[in-house]
Amino acid sequence: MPLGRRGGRVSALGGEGDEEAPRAAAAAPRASPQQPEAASEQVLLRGIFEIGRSSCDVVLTVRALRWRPIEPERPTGDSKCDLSCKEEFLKLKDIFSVKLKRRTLLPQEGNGTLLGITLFICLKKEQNKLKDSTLDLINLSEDHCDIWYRQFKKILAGFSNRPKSLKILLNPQSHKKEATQVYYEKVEPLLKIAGIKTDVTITEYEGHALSLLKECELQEFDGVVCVGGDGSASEVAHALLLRAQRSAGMEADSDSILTPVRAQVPLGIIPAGSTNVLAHSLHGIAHVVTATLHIILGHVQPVDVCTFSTAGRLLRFGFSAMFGFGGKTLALAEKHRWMSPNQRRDFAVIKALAKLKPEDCEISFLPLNSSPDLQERKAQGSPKSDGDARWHVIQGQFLNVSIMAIPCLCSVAPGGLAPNTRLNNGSMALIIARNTSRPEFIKHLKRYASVKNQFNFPFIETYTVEEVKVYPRNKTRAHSPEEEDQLHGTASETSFPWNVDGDLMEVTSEVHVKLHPRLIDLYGESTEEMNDAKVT
Ligand SMILES: Nc1ncnc2c1ncn2[C@@H]1O[C@H](COP(=O)(O)OP(=O)(O)OP(=O)(O)O)[C@@H](O)[C@H]1O
Repeated sequence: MPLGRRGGRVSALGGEGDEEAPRAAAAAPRASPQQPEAASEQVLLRGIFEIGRSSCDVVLTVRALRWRPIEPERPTGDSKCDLSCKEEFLKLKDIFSVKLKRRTLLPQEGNGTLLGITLFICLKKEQNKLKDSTLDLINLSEDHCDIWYRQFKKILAGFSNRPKSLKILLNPQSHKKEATQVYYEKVEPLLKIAGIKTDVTITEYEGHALSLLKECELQEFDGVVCVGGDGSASEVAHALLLRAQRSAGMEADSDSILTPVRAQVPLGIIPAGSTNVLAHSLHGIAHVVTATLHIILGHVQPVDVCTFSTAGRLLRFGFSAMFGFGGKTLALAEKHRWMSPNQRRDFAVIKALAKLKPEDCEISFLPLNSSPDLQERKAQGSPKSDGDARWHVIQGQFLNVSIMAIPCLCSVAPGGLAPNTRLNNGSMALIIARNTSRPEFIKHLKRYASVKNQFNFPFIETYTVEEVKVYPRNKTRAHSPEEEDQLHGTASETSFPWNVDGDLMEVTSEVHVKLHPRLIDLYGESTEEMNDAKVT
């Protein structure tokens, strides 16, 4: 199996920032000085195995497993031999399990004849996709295999960042109710191979994950994994952060919640919902096996989170929000949960477009790194200040307001709803659509399908910000009784629907959105790193 070759070509398993094998492995025997590999990498073991039907000279170093077919000696300069004898390699950081390979005809037979060692490995495929695979090292000697097997075990045990125990929260209602099947058919078998202990809870109602994470013994787990869509993942992220605040002695309605502490354990997101924006933004692709392998390999990256609060009271933690068209569309879709996910999404978009109406708002925002120079200009009067000279204030009729801490990649916006922001660049994208005609607004929505010029419209404004406050100015909105009924039932007080990570949040007054850089660790590798590795 051609996994990687030394020299010109970059390994299919390649990537930046090679980790050395853990310390335990480094205590193994030293390489004989005549080995060429020993010059750059410490050799742990050397032996002969059959790999892919060729007898190979196999070398295990602190970073990689390297092998080269053993060929009969040929005259020097034989180019055919040079090509076929090229060394192949596998990086140790891409191995996630090792087992002894035995021939057992019947399961009850117990230990069958030893055939060799099987390595379970992660392969990098196109479009940031990861795939699990195996590499068989065939050798019938028990002693030989035992030495190698124990060495691989030592190496794997030394990857301390990899989880050993996970709390799994599974929403059986996500998308077309396939989360349970996705988990038991695709995720659990890989976690088992990797030897990860799991404790699964199938959620029974909205808010179940939140109440469960309030009580459960979190210290027993190295991480929490959510199998579901954006609503579920966001609920679990909110629950983990809320729990961290409580553990740190903070109350949700105190000012201190606006300077929150980090979540205690990383969160993994297995995409099984209808839109999967979070998983897509995290991995560059919404792919179950990719998400699972990132968890198994212990890839984590810190991600920026927003607090949504009103009058100093925390409403929730989240990654992205839409107010106006985006909020109303979700409110309509939620009213029609009995429809299939695609049907209700299309229905809600069409209905919200048919009733397209701007919100009269005041939006104040704190631009990222507002410089003293900028403050001076504000002080001189343009535009209006809300008391603190660093804040910009704009007023008017807005069709949609998006506030996004992550790029929000999805199938309808492959470049992201906020293509210029990153998962942890310490800023949010504020994208404002001012009032315009329906055809112009539709043109803007359609532009998301392309990868450039999404915001090249006179009615769109984009800002890079740290904080935003949205004050709806018309608190007794003059919508028709029909609209009132469709959006909010018979609520006596008018509330404004917000779409926070695909979850409906209804608020009657102003909302303050504040960015908190790198507040939670999510299982995944930064897509920039993945793309850089591909370019390399
Ligand atoms: N057993 C359950 N019954 C009903 N709702 C549930 C249950 N378990 C969880 N929920 C709630 O369902 C909501 C939506 O779920 P989820 O986001 O997983 O699916 P989705 O809406 O199909 O996907 P997406 O958000 O990606 O479009 C979440 O807010 C979650 O709290």
